Amino acid sequence: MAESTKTGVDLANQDASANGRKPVVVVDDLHVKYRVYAGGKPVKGTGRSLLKRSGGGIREVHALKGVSFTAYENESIGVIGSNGSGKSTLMRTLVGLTPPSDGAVYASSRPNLLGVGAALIPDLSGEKNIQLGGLALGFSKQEINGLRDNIVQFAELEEFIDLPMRTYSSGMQARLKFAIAASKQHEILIVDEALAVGDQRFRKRSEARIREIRENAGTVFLVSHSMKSILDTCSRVIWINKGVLQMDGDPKEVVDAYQETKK
Ligand SMILES: Nc1ncnc2c1ncn2[C@@H]1O[C@H](COP(=O)(O)OP(=O)(O)OP(=O)(O)O)[C@@H](O)[C@H]1O
Repeated sequence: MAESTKTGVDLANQDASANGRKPVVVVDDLHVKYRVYAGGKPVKGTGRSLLKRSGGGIREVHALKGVSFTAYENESIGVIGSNGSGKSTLMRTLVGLTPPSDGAVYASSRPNLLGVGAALIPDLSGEKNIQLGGLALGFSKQEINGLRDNIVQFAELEEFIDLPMRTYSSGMQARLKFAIAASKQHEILIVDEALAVGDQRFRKRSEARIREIRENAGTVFLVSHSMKSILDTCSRVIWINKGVLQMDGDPKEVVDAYQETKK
């Protein structure tokens, strides 16, 4: 269990505004600071508010500055914001890959990052990679055999499944990875830009699968720069701006406010 995400906590008492809904993730005044070795002399005139010199060549990047929110069961939460605003940092902290410098994340079960990419081997066939990816998700060999046909069909790789994965196009690889990862019913699932890959039709089917995961009592976080994906998939949107939670609420209202600042 990662230290930074505390699971098994009684979250029901954490938020008075729950209205009977079950909270699954509570982010409480979360701060994340990275210490970066800038190398050599300090760079003059960068003047960026995120950067603070803390002596020598070490710089501190205060990537999240007191973010708080509660996520409930069945929600599909879009996370938007400009490049470098802290979205991936927030997601990495939710899954326990990046420790908070201050504050905490409480979760009813461990959030999963959609992706089995790291477990797959390009020289092996799609077939073998389904087994590898399945094992990485914690399935037994028998369970993987049961899921195999659905995964191949979802990825639409029937004709190619015995070929080495390195011979697939990037879209085909992305479909296989998504199909493997989405074969599991995740309780709390984090999808970071995965839908941007693959073609339009596959994106639609991925979105439908995400909705299905949600309907089966899952909670999904979707980080994306595609406002269309966000509006098509999400029931709530969080906008992170320079490490601060700028807005949290109805997808259209938040997306409109965000796009207004881009004009
Ligand atoms: N491992 C790291 N070490 C040092 N600084 C980092 C690290 N990861 C992120 N940062 C810094 O933290 C800030 C937030 O980055 P983050 O990747 O969370 O943003 P983002 O909103 O996901 O951006 P993008 O939309 O470009 O993916 C940035 O200033 C970035 O440079």
